[in-house]
Amino acid sequence: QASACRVSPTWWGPQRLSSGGRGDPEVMASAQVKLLSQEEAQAVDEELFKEYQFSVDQLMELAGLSCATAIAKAYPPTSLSRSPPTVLVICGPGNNGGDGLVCARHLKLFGYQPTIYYPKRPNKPLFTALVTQCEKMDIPFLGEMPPEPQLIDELYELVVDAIFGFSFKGDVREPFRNILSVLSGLTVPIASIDIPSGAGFKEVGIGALPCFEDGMWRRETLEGSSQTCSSP
Ligand SMILES: NC(=O)C1=CN([C@@H]2O[C@H](COP(=O)(O)OP(=O)(O)OC[C@H]3O[C@@H](n4cnc5c(N)ncnc54)[C@H](O)[C@@H]3O)[C@@H](O)[C@H]2O)[C@@H](O)CC1
Repeated sequence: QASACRVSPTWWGPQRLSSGGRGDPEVMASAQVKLLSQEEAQAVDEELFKEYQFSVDQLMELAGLSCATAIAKAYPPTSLSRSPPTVLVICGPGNNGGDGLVCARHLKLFGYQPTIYYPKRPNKPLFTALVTQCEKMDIPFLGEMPPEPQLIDELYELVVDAIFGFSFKGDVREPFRNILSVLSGLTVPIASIDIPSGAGFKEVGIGALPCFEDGMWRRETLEGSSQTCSSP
């Protein structure tokens, strides 16, 4: 919805409006994208649970697999310079983070070399099982966030942002405030699960969320002018 597109400035920077030549802009811009508002996404979620009787792990597996599939289409391993291509997956404290863990597992099966940073882990069987599955697949977990964006740019070709989904609200609290601020300095592409984490959070903002309208991706700049581009 057009109204859902007009969000406040975020850390989503101009460098991610194009894929740096590595992704396939046609793949990313070809589909007519319908953006759901936070409330709409929550309502779909509730309907799937209550009316359709899906379980959380069922939905999470589908979400993570779909994200890995979308990433593999937009950034095929052959389009990236390393073999296998290195990917940093940053997971948040809720179900969006769970999607990230599942996504990492499938990325590994698709020929990538994922590394996970998962600073706040819920003490629930679903999440501990997902961590175990990643460990069994020899996917490494970082003990701390790389402190400088340049370090991430050097080590990884892509970052997956699985930090916050539709339950994000208010000012970003630590350690995620620092993480988002490091992410704002990256030049490698960031693939966000759901929407870019921190959307609507002004303090680390240097850009604005892109939205898809009239067949074009468009973003409003901080100054209020509008730019079009072929990919988000
Ligand atoms: N609900 C479900 O069953 C499913 C949800 N899915 C994913 O899960 C997301 C929703 O999951 P959740 O409801 O767990 O929510 P989130 O994954 O958005 O995160 C909620 C967590 O973030 C923390 N948080 C919220 N705002 C914060 C802030 N400003 N600073 C620091 N921490 C903050 C909360 O304390 C909570 O721990 C969806 O967007 C989607 O990506 C998928 O896994 C499919 C199934």
